Amino acid sequence: MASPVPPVSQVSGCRACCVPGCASSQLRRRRSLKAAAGLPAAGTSIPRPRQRLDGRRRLRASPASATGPPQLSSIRSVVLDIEGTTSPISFVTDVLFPYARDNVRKHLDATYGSDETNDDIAMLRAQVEQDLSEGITGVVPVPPDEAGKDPVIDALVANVEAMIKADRKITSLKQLQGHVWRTGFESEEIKGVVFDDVPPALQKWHASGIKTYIYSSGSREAQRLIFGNTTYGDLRKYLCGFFDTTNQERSTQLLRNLAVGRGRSAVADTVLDRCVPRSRSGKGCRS
Ligand SMILES: CSCCC(=O)C(=O)COP(=O)(O)O
Repeated sequence: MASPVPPVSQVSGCRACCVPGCASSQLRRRRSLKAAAGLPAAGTSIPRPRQRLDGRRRLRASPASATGPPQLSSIRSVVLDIEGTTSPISFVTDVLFPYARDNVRKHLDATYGSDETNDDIAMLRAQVEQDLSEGITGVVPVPPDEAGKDPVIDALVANVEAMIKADRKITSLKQLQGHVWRTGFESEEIKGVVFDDVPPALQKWHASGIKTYIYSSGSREAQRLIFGNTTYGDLRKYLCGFFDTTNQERSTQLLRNLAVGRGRSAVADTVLDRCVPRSRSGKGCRS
């Protein structure tokens, strides 16, 4: 007999929800590509975050459906988000965000003129232009490059601080944050924090052939940093890929593919970063 799925609530603080109906809760929680994908359909489980303001999760298991929890054998893939699901909210708000806020100036100063930072700045400029046109508070115009490095960085830092304070889930901010966090992970100033029942659940799902994916507003690069450098070690070996908010239309299609069981096309696509080379990906990540 197939063993029952470990209650997803023990992994994510959510219900195991391989049932129609949890899609609407996702829609309510965040108007994102995950919800836009119309997920879940049979075979894909998207645990529902049940966040508490103190960042702790309720561990009480909830019935997944009227007929009881789904069996492992009936699940092909699981999509998890990070904040409040795999990781405490406090890890994001009290560790990651302050690190980005406190180190963004240093990062921009040290990398100014590099291709990566030029790209980050171009995206931020575009966002700032849009924000100014929409009258968003806290937005500071970014002077042209000719004004010199310092005034440009001053304006960028002011905008980034305001964006972090407002907890904006915008791609330009998330991309830059990922680059700032990279330094923190490399120096081991930051370690990825996951709830203690996450590693065994990921391991069990992987061993059962279930493909687990991460979807977060944080950049895919940042997601890989977190799961590659947790206090439990590198968990990427249990993960099949990462979704973020870039190219939402494509990502939505990939999530739809997962929901209807066409995982092969999903994991082969560049929008969905593979965390480990295919040859090392293990059976749970083969499509
Ligand atoms: C890549 S982890 C950083 C998380 C983050 O920046 C964030 O805003 C939380 O996003 P989520 O979509 O996982 O709630």
